[in-house]
Amino acid sequence: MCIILMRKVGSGANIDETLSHSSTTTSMKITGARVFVNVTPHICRNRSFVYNSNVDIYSSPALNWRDSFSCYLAPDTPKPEDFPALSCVLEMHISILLNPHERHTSVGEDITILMNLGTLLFELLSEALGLNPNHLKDMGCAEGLIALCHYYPSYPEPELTVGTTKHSDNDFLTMLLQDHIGGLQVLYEDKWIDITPVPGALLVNVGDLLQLITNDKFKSVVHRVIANQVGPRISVACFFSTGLKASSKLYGPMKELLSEDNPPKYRETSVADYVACFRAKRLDGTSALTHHMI
Ligand SMILES: O=C(O)CCC(=O)C(=O)O
Ligand SMILES: [Fe+2]
Repeated sequence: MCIILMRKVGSGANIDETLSHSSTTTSMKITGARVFVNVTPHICRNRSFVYNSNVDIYSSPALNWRDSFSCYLAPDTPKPEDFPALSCVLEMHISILLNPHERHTSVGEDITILMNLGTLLFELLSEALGLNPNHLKDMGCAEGLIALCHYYPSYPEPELTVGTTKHSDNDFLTMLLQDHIGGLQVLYEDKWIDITPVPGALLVNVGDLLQLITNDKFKSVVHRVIANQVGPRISVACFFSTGLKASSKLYGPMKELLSEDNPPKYRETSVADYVACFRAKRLDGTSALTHHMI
């Protein structure tokens, strides 16, 4: 099952409706719990794998109670010799099971499946915009894929901390796999709504860059993860963006969507500059999009 979360333009949107109407068949599971225990210097030396814990320790109003591990999956797919270490270190199998026999797929196969699924979603989103199905893909939205694997330990007094502070993602589209623990919330009409884990569901949310190029037609979702007395909780967020290579290509509101009544709301930016702006302000709860408004 694939659930698409996006803020609807205008009022009157019903989040339950959005959840129940946007499903397709795919099932998956996350196994494994002790994610970061075995992070080896070998893995951390590889520039495609980056471990971090509280990157904003001195600037954040609250520490994020989690460890994270990022890994570039495309376009520079990790080498097959890195796969065993990768699965072993994460002790996690992103098994997207496309057949009823729950066949375990390899990391390489998982990446292909994720890329294919992402491409399909970009085709559907292009059509929803009244454009050629290849439009968003041709713009490079599905060129790169970065996985961010989170490990949230349990915490005895969860109200004193937070798992991941309020933010929207700095990519085009995010596919999130979460285990059964829960804690993810989205901001909807000024209220935090629990995104209860649905077994076998992959959550998809619109990122800031898709909001920017669609001139607010699709809106990114503000979300956070609260800390939990139970745990650990594990999630894997896969971000579609233009990839590791800093490209000077500029992205702005798509000309096809603009009119006199719908003038551009944002100035053009490269993905690298957008991400730099996002990082500079950290996860402080404000949107990097506001820095790009005309
Ligand atoms: O752990 C989660 O459920 C969400 C993580 C997240 O929002 C992110 O990595 O951007
Ligand atoms: Fe996020």
